[in-house]
Amino acid sequence: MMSQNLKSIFIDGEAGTTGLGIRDRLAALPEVVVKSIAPEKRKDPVARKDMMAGVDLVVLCLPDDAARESVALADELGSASPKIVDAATAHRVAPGWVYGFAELAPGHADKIANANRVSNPGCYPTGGIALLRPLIDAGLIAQDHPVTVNAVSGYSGGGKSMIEAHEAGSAPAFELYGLGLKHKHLPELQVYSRLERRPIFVPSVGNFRQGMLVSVPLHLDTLPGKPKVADLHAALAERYAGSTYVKVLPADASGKLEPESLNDTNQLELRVFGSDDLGQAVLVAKLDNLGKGASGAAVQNIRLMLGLAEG
Ligand SMILES: NC(=O)C1=CN([C@@H]2O[C@H](COP(=O)(O)OP(=O)(O)OC[C@H]3O[C@@H](n4cnc5c(N)ncnc54)[C@H](OP(=O)(O)O)[C@@H]3O)[C@@H](O)[C@H]2O)C=CC1
Ligand SMILES: CC(=O)N[C@@H](CCC(=O)OP(=O)(O)O)C(=O)O
Repeated sequence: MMSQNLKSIFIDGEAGTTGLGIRDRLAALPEVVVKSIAPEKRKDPVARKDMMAGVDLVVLCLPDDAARESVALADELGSASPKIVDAATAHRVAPGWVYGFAELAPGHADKIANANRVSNPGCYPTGGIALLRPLIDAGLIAQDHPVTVNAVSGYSGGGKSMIEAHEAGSAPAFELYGLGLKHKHLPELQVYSRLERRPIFVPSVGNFRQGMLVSVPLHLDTLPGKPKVADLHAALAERYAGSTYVKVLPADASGKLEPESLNDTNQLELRVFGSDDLGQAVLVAKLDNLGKGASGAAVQNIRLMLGLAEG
C-alpha cells in the first residue's frame, strides 16, 4: 500500500515562524506525512519523546536551549532515534553534525543524504558562505583576508516577537544591530567559508516582512593575483553551474538591488558588482530568509535525508 511507504515527520515547534513554513512546504509533498502533538503538550518532554520514537525524522524549530533538550530526548532513544534536522543555531559547528547547506562544496549533498544529524544554516551565513567559499577554495580570496559582511533582513527573521513588534508599528523602520560584533551567525560563517580570520558582520533589519541581501565589499588589489570583476563572477558561476537552487547572475547596470523578489522560493541569487577601473567589487547574495534561509533549505535537507526526489 502507498501509505506504508510514507515517511513520517514531527516538527518540534511547528507553531513558530520556521515550523509553519516547513509544515506548509511539506504539505505539498505526497511522500511524507506530518505528525503533530496536541498543542497543550507541545512543550511536554514525555509527549515529544514518544512522538520522536514513532517517526522517521524530526525537525527542530525551537529556541536553542529547547533544541538541545530535544536532541537529548532523541539520544535517549538510542538506535530508535529518528534523523534530526535542527533549524536552531545550537549545533551548527558542533561535532557529529553535518552543516545543511547542500551547495557548500562538491559532494556535500551526499554527506547530508547520509547523515542522521543535520544542522540547518542560518539565513545570513547561507548568503555569506555561498559568496565566499568558492572564492576562497579557488584562491581568489586568501583565508586570512580581512572580510566584512553586511546584510539586511526582513523582520520575519526575528521570529514571532519581532513580527509582532513590526506589525504593531512599535519597531523602527530600519536598524543596524549586532554591533557588539558577536552575532550568533559568526562561528558558522567563519568555519564554512574557511576563513582563518574572524570576519566583521554587520546585520540590519528593515520594516518589510521577508527577503534578504548579504553583501561583501572587496578591494581587488588586496586579493591574491589582483583578479578582475569577471574572474570573481566566473569562479562563482563555475562552482554553481547546474545548481537547481543557486544561480549566478550578471550585475544589474542600474547598480541597485531589492531584497524581496525571491520570497516564497528556495532560490539563492549571487551577483558580482564592481569596476576594474576602480579596483573594487561587491559580492551580493539575495534570498528569502524564510526560504533558502530557513524552511526551504530545511525541506531540501529533509528530501536528501529521506531519499526523496528533488522538488
Ligand atoms: N525566523 C527565521 O528566519 C529563522 C529562524 N531560525 C531558527 O529556528 C528556531 C525557531 O525560530 P522561529 O521560528 O523564528 O521562532 P518563533 O519564536 O517564531 O517560534 C518558536 C516556537 O518554538 C516553540 N517553543 C518554545 N520553547 C519550546 C519548548 N521548550 N518546547 C516546544 N516548543 C517550544 C514556541 O512556542 P510558544 O510561542 O508557544 O512559546 C514557538 O512556537 C530558532 O532557533 C531560530 O533561531 C532559523 C532560520 C531562520
Ligand atoms: C532579523 C533577525 O533578527 N534575524 C535573526 C537571524 C535569523 C536566522 O536565520 O537565524 P537562525 O537561523 O540562526 O535562527 C538574528 O539576527 O538573530
